[in-house]
Amino acid sequence: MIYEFNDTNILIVSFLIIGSLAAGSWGVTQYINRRKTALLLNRIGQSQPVETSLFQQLAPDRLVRPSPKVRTKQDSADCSPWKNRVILPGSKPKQQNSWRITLDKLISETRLVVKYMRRYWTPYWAISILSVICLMSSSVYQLFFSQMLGVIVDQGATAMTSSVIKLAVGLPLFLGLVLLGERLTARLTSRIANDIRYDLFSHLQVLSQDFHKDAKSGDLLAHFSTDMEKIERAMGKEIILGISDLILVVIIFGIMLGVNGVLALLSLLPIVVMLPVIARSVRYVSETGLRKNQQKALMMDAVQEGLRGQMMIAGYGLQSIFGGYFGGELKKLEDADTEGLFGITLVQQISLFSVYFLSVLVLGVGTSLVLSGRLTIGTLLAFWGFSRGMYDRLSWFLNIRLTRWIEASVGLQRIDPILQQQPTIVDGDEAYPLPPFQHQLCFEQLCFGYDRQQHQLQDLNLTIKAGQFVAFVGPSGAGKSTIFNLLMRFYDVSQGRIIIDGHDLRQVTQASLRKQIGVVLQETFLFNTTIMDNICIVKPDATEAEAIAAAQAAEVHDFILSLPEGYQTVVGEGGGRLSGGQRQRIAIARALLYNPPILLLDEPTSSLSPEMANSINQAIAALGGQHTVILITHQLQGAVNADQIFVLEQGQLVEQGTHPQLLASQGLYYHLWNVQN
Ligand SMILES: Nc1ncnc2c1ncn2[C@@H]1O[C@H](COP(=O)(O)OP(=O)(O)OP(=O)(O)O)[C@@H](O)[C@H]1O
Repeated sequence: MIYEFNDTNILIVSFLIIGSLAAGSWGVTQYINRRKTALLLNRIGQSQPVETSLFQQLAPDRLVRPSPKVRTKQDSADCSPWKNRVILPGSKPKQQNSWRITLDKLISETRLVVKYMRRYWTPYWAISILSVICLMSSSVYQLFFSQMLGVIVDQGATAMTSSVIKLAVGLPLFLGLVLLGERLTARLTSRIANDIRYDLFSHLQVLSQDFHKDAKSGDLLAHFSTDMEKIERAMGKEIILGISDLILVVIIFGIMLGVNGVLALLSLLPIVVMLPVIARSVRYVSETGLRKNQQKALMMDAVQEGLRGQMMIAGYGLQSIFGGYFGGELKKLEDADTEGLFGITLVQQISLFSVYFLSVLVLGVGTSLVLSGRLTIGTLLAFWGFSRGMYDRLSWFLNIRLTRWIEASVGLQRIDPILQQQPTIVDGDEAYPLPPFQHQLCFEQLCFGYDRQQHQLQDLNLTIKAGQFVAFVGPSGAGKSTIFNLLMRFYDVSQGRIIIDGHDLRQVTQASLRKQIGVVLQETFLFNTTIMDNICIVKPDATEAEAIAAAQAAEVHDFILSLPEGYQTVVGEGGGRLSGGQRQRIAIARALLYNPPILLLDEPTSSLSPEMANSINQAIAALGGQHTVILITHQLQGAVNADQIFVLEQGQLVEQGTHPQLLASQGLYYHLWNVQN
């Protein structure tokens, strides 16, 4: 018996297919909701933030866990990727329209991607349009091919030769266009990614110390690696391909409408049914992706901690504890990875199956139309070719582009807050360059606290005359390095002011202030290049003779000459091939070459042997007169020759005077001196 296709049968088949799609969508949505609730409950059950530290591993009993009462809703929401869905134990879950949340989230993520697209694509709009046009060529050829196939089937041998010639001539032309498009897109992708990387890097350089002191280096590095990898893929090629996909879908759909309106409209139905479930899955992927990236950053942080503390870990035999901590981070990454990867597969499979259903629908209905004589076989073949083109484009769009965009939006959600972060120390609109320092630097009723709760420096009043050698001394935690931070204007004073020749530090530009100060830090940083480059980095136009003179003054010249490569010796990462004292002396040479009016030295001899410290101290003392030297040290030996010594205790200036005067007054300085000697 031959089965008869009529309109009623077609309608029944269509409803059956759409019904099964709808049931499938509902099932997947339910799964996603359950999965999310399970994850959420799991996290609440653990009652601990996503971030854990080695400290928690070492001393879990001392871990202070915020009680549900103390933990505010805001806190929970801030640290949770499930933001709006967090349910606190004991509290009644607030009913929210989850579709509204999904929609809001999708809109905000799309806005983010569009914001970055506008910012980074604008300079390259012409090349982007050209790329889109070129990349559409392969699909145009596919359409052309389908049309020729239909013509050959319907018109037979007469149309065959001319159609085949047209197809053969078109082939190299379209291939050339596609290759050109690929080349342009590859360049654009890399350029845009590097533009974002550059902006991020530059922005990190200008952010103030209060940002950097809280930032995790592993997290920051992850922005340049994991996050940027995702952004790079999506922001360049995928956007171009996505745009060309959408344009082609619209064009092909227009052609399909022209061929057979009913069939074309029918082919849209499954997409309409699948859209909500795809929207849900997209949200799931975005949330799990964010968690995955955060966890990856934490893992990288753990690696960094492990590498930096390797000696200490080996020294105390902490390998197994640290291994356990790292293993814990990996386990969390595994969970986050599984969720993230499954989320992506979910979107891909859902979209793939929606495309299959679409194919079945078109094939079924199209065949029935042919059998009922309302469509020729050639037209059905051409329609089938067009619809395959549309399916392919749709499937690529949903499978690849969409998931890549979601991944990119996850990356952007992580780097956007950093790019939005404003430096707390900024030059005012009226800021002017600080004139060369000539007379005196004063602290006037200066108070400072790193946070509002506590002042680390209290009511400091002091004067430093130009050309003087002064020292700030005091017990650990007295506030000596804090003075360094304020003089460099890494932080602004809370009350009072610092003035240089009558100019408040907050009124002058930061660059002009720092140009007048040469620094030597407690932890010297050397770049992984030659000694000569490390010295000259602050003054690129310095002559070799000037660099050598600075090295001689810093008592490091003889040591450098003793190396086989002399000044051309590469010092290794962070100067790791040199001893602490050698690094410190090169840093002093660097500061001397800079030749600023003010030399600010924060514990410059802390890692030197007593003999070396002694000779450096004498070199520093000899600089007084040529420079204003401000030495911050807890080693009183370095302050003996100072014109003025300021003694700090718990953030207050408790004594000041020369070494003999302070010894004579038998106060804190006298006590510290006796302890140290
Ligand atoms: N970035 C910071 N954020 C918050 N508090 C800080 C910060 N840096 C230092 N402190 C606190 O400020 C106080 C003074 O610290 P500071 O480093 O200035 O002391 P110090 O005299 O240089 O000590 P040391 O001789 O041990 O280096 C300390 O109580 C310290 O805990």
